[in-house]
Amino acid sequence: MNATTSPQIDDGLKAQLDGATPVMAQYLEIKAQNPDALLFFRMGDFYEVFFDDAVKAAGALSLALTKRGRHQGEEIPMAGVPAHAAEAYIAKLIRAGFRVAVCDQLEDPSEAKKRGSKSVVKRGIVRIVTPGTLTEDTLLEERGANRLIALSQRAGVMALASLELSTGEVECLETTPETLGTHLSALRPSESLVADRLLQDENLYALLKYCGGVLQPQSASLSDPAAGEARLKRLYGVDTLDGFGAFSLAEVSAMGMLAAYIDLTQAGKVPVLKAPKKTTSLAFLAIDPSTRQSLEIERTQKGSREGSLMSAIDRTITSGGSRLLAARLSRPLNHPDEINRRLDAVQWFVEHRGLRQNLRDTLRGMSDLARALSRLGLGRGGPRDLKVIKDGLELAGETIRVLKQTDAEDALDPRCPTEIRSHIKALTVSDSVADLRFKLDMALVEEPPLSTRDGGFIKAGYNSNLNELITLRNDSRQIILRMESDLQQETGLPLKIKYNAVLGYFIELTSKQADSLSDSDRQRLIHRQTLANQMRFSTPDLIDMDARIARAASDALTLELALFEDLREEVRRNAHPLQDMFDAFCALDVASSAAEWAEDMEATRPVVDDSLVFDAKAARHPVVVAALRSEGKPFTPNDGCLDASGQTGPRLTLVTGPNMAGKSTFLRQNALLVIMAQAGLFVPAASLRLGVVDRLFSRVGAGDDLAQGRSTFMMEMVETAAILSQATQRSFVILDEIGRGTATFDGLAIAWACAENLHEVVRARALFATHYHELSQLESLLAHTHNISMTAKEWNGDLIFLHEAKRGAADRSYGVQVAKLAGMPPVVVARAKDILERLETDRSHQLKLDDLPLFATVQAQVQNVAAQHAVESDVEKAVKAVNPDDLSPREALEIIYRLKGLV
Ligand SMILES: Nc1ncnc2c1ncn2[C@@H]1O[C@H](COP(=O)(O)OP(=O)(O)OP(=O)(O)O)[C@@H](O)[C@H]1O
Repeated sequence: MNATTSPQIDDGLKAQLDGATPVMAQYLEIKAQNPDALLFFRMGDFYEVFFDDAVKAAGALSLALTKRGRHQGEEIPMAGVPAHAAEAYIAKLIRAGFRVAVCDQLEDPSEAKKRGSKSVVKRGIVRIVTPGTLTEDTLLEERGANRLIALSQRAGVMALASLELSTGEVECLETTPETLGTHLSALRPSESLVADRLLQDENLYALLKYCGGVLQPQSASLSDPAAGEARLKRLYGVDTLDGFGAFSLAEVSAMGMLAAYIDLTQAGKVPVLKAPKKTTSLAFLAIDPSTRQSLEIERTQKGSREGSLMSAIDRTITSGGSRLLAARLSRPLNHPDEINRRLDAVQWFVEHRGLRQNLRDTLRGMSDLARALSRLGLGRGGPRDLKVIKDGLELAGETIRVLKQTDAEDALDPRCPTEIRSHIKALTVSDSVADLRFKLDMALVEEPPLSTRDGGFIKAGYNSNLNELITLRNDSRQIILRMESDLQQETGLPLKIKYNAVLGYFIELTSKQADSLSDSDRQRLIHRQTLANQMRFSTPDLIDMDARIARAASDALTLELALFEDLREEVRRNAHPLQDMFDAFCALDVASSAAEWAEDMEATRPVVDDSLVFDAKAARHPVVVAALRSEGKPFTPNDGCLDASGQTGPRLTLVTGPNMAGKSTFLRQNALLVIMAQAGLFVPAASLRLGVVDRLFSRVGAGDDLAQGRSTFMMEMVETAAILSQATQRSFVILDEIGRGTATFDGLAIAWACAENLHEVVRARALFATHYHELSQLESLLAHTHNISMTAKEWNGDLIFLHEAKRGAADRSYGVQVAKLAGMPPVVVARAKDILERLETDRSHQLKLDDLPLFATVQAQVQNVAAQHAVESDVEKAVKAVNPDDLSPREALEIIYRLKGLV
């Protein structure tokens, strides 16, 4: 896209252009084409921002807001940032929610001058920076993915396409409004392109607002499938999309929206993209947004990485590996074969410890190849990105050597799993890639600069022309020194040859020396400048040399840039094998780091099959166990057994037990085992047999502000309703304290009905934690229901949590003891005990308030407790005032008597 000329100027713009200076007219035209983005307008060494944009940018970036001339009688507000530092400013604006259109000078100002002194330098948009289309390391989260998605609906089918520009992944799938949330929350897009029409649906809008990142409404023309197909063909440089698979109209429309946005934001530059991957909802374990949030998979409920499942188990070395692990945890698989293939690779690294360590040591040298490749593909990478590719290629060879040296020298162990074999294949370079590696090796200096701007990244010896130019440039000092000494000899004067940017090289004499010049010398020298105490001259030889040196420097830079372009083009030609290679590195990193974690946590390989069984022995919560371990505290492992068919275990398990006994931890730990196993990871348990789960549901803890205006109880009911209507027999459900947010009998009734429905209608594997002990009767009423309780015991009036899951229902809640542990005022604890005793003796629950002698009891207790506090604090005060080191034995004895008197 080139914004230097506008085909049609609408009336509004025409009015604006009236009386504008040529540069301002150019600015206004370009701005009119990008009304929704802040326009960074390049002027020399600065990006300037004008009018309203200037006010917004100055506010967001804390820049000084200045004025530049007038337009239509008003002063023009302006702010500016130095071009070399623009990236940091843009990053800040993107984080503040803006889009930034970067408008550069497309020609050298000298070119413009040739067209006439008043002509304006050509300018055009080179890129629109938006949250979902970032490629720079400074703008991207190192270990997080950054996705742009598009949502479209055609002929009653809804499709979601996603793109990660920084790694070239493109994916699409068909979805429904009901399952959209599970996909959105797994992909966590930074930016969503959504057809206007769809945003009119209130529920869809609320969902997209909640987990769709920045929303960009798209007009109907952008979601037209025919236009989309044409754009996609252009983007991929193909005549037909058939080679990628069969896509529905909705999918083509969604991917076409992505293509249009890339075309717009990248100003026509074509990124290196992988072939679009068609997937289906059925390929993944479905986890809806609230389940995902409550299980704290990638982030905790408060939004931090620390404390999440991801942070507890992530031992990856590379940022790409970490992103892949996060992606696998976000979207665990559904097919036992695929899961087992991943598990084979982890097991291989568990069993080959030495190999694993060597691999991990090798991977430490790895940089973010995919992102470097993407930048180079879009023409904005620099020499350091080439170095990343070069290093990656070297590591590929090294990695293959490491992987092959397992048990046999040089040959691959025949037992090596398919997954690892395919990685080795991807790391094995073709002739063309080997050629590229050789060239990069020959061409690049050891530590190339980030940008091409100043040159200096091509190794001496790579190109003979460049060598000559560089020699001339580098030898210029010697040549000039020689000229200087020749001139000194010829004139007999101690003159100097100096350099400045305006005059170039010149001969400098003091005024006195100049006066003593001979006539012949005076004729030879060309006068350049007279200063207070100096005179500056040149000679034809010096002028010639100056020009040659200057030309050599600029020719060297031009040649270096051309060589860079050649290398970049060659990298681009090899983009696909390089992407495959990067994927192999990431997968190897994930498998070996999963093995590292498994060894450390004594995790085991789950048995994943098609059954409806969940049978965990001595399982632990991966996050809580790590947290307790860091405090030196033990974690009590627990078994968990469910079978939806009811054959080998209960379908529904009711979990009771005191507060703080570990009910929620137990529920979550079992759900997390499902996620980890289906992500292809080992699990923190002595063993686990898992029949694959199609959907995981969790209703744990307080609801969130998914849709504002719903109370916690309302949220709880909405989520529970969704579980009961969407879960299948293959699903896994954990429900924590359903119904507690309302009156006791309503709550109990709701909990009872939900438990019955889960067992009888949904028939999913379910864990149901509750404080309603009445529910434990269900064990005798429903065929496949068990009670278990998290145990605690009272000792010397205190409560000790054993955190052990035992068959049978809990006998009581110990809520009052927990309140005491929590530091509830003693008077309240004593009063609660009293009330509890009365409630328990009156089983009919007919106790009236009159039966509780309210004031008499409370007052007596208050006095009692207050008196205790008073005495204690006097004694405390007296003890605090004593410094034992200052006391004689006699004084100590006196203090003891005094204290005794206080008690
Ligand atoms: N198996 C275990 N081994 C050791 N400590 C545990 C175990 N399970 C839980 N805990 C500890 O007990 C604390 C309370 O656990 P949790 O929140 O699961 O209890 P709860 O029964 O759900 O409580 P409430 O009914 O009040 O919600 C946890 O923060 C954890 O530190």
